[in-house]
Amino acid sequence: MKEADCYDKSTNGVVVMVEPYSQTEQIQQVVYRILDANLDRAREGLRIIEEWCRFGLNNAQLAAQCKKERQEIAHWHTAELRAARNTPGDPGTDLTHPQEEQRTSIKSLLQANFCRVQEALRVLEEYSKLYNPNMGKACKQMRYRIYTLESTLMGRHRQQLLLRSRLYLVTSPGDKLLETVEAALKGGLTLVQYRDKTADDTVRLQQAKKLRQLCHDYGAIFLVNDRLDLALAVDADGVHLGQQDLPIAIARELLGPHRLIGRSTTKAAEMQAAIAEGADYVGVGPVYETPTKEGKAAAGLEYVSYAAKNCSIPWFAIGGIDPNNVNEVIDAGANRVAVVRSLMQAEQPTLVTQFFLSQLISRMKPELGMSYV
Ligand SMILES: Cc1ncc(COP(=O)(O)OP(=O)(O)O)c(N)n1
Ligand SMILES: Cc1nc(C(=O)O)sc1CCOP(=O)(O)O
Ligand SMILES: [Mg+2]
Repeated sequence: MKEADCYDKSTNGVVVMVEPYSQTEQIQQVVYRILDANLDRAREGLRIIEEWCRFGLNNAQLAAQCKKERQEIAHWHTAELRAARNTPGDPGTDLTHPQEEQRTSIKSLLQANFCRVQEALRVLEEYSKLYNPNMGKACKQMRYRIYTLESTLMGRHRQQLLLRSRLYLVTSPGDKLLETVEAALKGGLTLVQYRDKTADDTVRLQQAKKLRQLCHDYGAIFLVNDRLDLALAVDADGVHLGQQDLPIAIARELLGPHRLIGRSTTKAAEMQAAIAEGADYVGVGPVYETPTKEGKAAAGLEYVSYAAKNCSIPWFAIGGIDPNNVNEVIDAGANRVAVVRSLMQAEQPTLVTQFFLSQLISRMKPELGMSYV
């Protein structure tokens, strides 16, 4: 083969291969380059995920798991594969997607890197069949372990965000639904529940999809009230269930271990049952009677004080809470509150969100009842 035959315009004239390599050897070198590049991609993606496990989640076990996977990748990254590297001749090094340049949240950064690792492992799985079938099998096993790691890590990420969330917006229907939620997100809101007791399912589905996207763009948790099917359909972060809704055990079975389940409670026995059944958080209320939940008697500030002393999971005081009485609720022991009208009917939801958050954060008390803080 003459040198000119190997001229490749896409590499700006960098000669890929010259004599004395046979065609078989040339293909082998290409396979080696693919394996080398994808071993690097998988390792780099894992390192990015590992840093979040270590510094973001403080989770030594998850960080160690990432490290172990990186070591396995290093084991397969042999000298002959590294020797095939030809970075200047790689037309793919300049190719980036606009989304790679900008991530809107830790969640999207993590998801993008999980995707990168899984794609790289899939490529390795296929091409290593031409190199070392055992490596192919190992990459397949690793890809499954990475799927499990992703769902565990995303679950932890949700839990952590829930723990940090001080204000919870439960939506009500209206023309300005998305606009209002976005304004509150701009004010620092990190937890949203879609609640619409009357709309058709077609409308609910459409709205829930849009809200989920919006919340995730802002790095906030998105939950669906009552409807497990809708939560699953839009890939929500979980559901909120009242005493008359599905049992937590059934919801857990359908949602899996990593999505969030919230439960409404009005008294101590309901709270203790919700904790025992595995709820991730509870609603504590109604603190005051409210037209949003007409006919439900107030549980009062005494129940808020009970929660402050006895609730071992995150809890949100709810019902009739507004900027004028929120300090009374905080004084009774609440560090987290949930509201409907105060934000959905606010003229300036961003400012109201900021006000609630400033009060809740500056007057926060130690979480006596919490079992894991
Ligand atoms: C955070 C939070 N707490 C309580 C409720 C009320 O749930 P439920 O009793 O099921 O009543 P509906 O909201 O379904 O009318 C809630 N939604 N969110
Ligand atoms: C949806 C809901 N659940 C409650 C409970 O106590 O379980 S109170 C409530 C409505 C809260 O609305 P607002 O902030 O407008 O008073
Ligand atoms: Mg309900």
